[in-house]
Amino acid sequence: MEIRQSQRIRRNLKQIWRTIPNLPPWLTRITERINEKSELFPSSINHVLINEYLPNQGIMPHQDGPAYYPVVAILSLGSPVVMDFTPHPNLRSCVGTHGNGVDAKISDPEAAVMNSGEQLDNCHPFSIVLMPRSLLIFKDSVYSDYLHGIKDSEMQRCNEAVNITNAENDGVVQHLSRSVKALDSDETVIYRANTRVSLTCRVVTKVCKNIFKF
Ligand SMILES: O=C(O)CCC(=O)C(=O)O
Ligand SMILES: [Fe+2]
Repeated sequence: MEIRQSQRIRRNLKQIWRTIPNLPPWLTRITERINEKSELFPSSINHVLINEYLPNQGIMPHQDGPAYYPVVAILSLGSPVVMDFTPHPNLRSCVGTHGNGVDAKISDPEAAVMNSGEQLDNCHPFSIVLMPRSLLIFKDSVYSDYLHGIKDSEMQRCNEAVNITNAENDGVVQHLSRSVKALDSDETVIYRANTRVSLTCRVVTKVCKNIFKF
């Protein structure tokens, strides 16, 4: 009885494993397009993480780490959100040798790409408004020398976002008048009224094909 059960489990695992290597066709269409248009990945995108964020949920500042090739493409759907980039605390001097690391190669109505411009010089913190149906690609020094994160907050300040003008033109930001102290300036914010879904596309460089031994 036990032997039959373990055979069944093995058969099921084999079945599951056969289905793992390929991304579903609807997702492959997206990843292939990102790959072809950006020309930034060394091979097909083989890892996509789908995250869902409620309006008050974010992700703590982190680095994506060495398991991935150092290029990330994040497709954003649903609510806009502000992503903050902060220089890694362990790195005092991180002026990139590979350009600024935020790429602006894809231009497509469905893939609004943000260009961080010169604000990355000398490792200043910076933030980007990730707009609905936009694609953010970051790489090189931004991948290795910065942490990226999203605050757990329904209302996010974005006065200094590198793409604030685009965000204003797209109508995703609101202006709040500041209290008494500075009547002449205002606070620019986004309200995350809805859920946000992101597709984070990467290349895992070392894939172990025969992880299950039967
Ligand atoms: O959801 C996002 O926009 C970011 C996700 C992310 O940074 C990650 O999965 O490593
Ligand atoms: Fe990340």
